[in-house]
Amino acid sequence: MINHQVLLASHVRIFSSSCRLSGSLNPNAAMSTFGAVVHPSVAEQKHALRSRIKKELRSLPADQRSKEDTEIQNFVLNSPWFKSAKRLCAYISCDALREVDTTRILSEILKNKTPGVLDHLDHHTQLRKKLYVPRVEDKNSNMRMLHISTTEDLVASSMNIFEPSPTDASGNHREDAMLASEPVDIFLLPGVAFDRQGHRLGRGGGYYDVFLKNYQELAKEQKWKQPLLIALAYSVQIIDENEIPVTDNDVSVDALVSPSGLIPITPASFKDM
Ligand SMILES: Nc1nc2c(c(=O)[nH]1)N(C=O)[C@@H](CNc1ccc(C(=O)N[C@@H](CCC(=O)O)C(=O)O)cc1)CN2
Ligand SMILES: Nc1ncnc2c1ncn2[C@@H]1O[C@H](COP(=O)(O)OP(=O)(O)OP(=O)(O)O)[C@@H](O)[C@H]1O
Repeated sequence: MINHQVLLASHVRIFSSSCRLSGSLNPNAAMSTFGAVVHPSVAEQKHALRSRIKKELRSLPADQRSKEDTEIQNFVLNSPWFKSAKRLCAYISCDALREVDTTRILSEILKNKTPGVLDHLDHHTQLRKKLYVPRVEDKNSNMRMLHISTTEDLVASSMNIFEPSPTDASGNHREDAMLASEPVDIFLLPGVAFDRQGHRLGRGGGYYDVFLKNYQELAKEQKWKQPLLIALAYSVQIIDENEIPVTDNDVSVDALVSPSGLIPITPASFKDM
């Protein structure tokens, strides 16, 4: 007898065990020419979902997007957890990628900062917030979070996203959040799609998943409080439960900030936000 599973395995994965979208509930399931129910792999499902949400984001009217940018940023800026955070990792939003704007949040964190000046005092007295932003190091999902004190520290990357140069204007290496002596309190995360269970679909590089897993391990080793992982999401990016395919590598978030406010997910978000 012909083994249909073996015949099809090179093309599509059947009854993928790592995929939550199994059985007849999977909207992506299709009938094979042999009559078996075939399921796309998790990677294929993620790709399809990314395409769908990116298309919806592109068709979002500019005034609606701008209104949501304002609401999300206002909410963050007025939140006690943002006000009390001393060290934050945030993304530099890219308009062409239709990411939730972080410009005002970044300005607030960096306000009154003159490069170099008071950096020493900051470290010891924590008068001001410290900002770390992503820098992609290679195509193997390696990313660092480097300290910046002004947006002048940023240059456009090959991916057309602003990133810090590895050294500052004086030629000194920027502080790497993974090597810092004090913990990051909050990560503000980008993504393509999110659900109310905390699942996050990124752009497919694995950069954040790898970084966050390593950072959570570091915090555990150092006996630090785990950082709060907060994703910023336009309304169309918040989708139904079970729509986001999940693997063991995917790091879940603690809360979402949507245009209508906070969506707390984990016990940490209820306690600390
Ligand atoms: N603002 C921002 N910075 C970030 C990320 C991010 O998602 N947003 N990253 C998070 O990982 C890392 C960079 N990774 C990136 C991964 C993909 C694309 C990108 O342009 N993707 C296109 C599709 C490209 C393709 O398919 O070939 C897209 O999503 O439309 C950009 C950055 C670090 N910095
Ligand atoms: N912790 C990890 N260790 C090794 N590889 C990983 C890890 N996390 C993700 N990857 C790999 O990275 C690639 C992209 O993963 P995935 O599609 O889940 O990324 P994403 O969540 O969209 O991206 P990002 O995390 O950058 O936002 C996959 O090949 C995945 O196996």
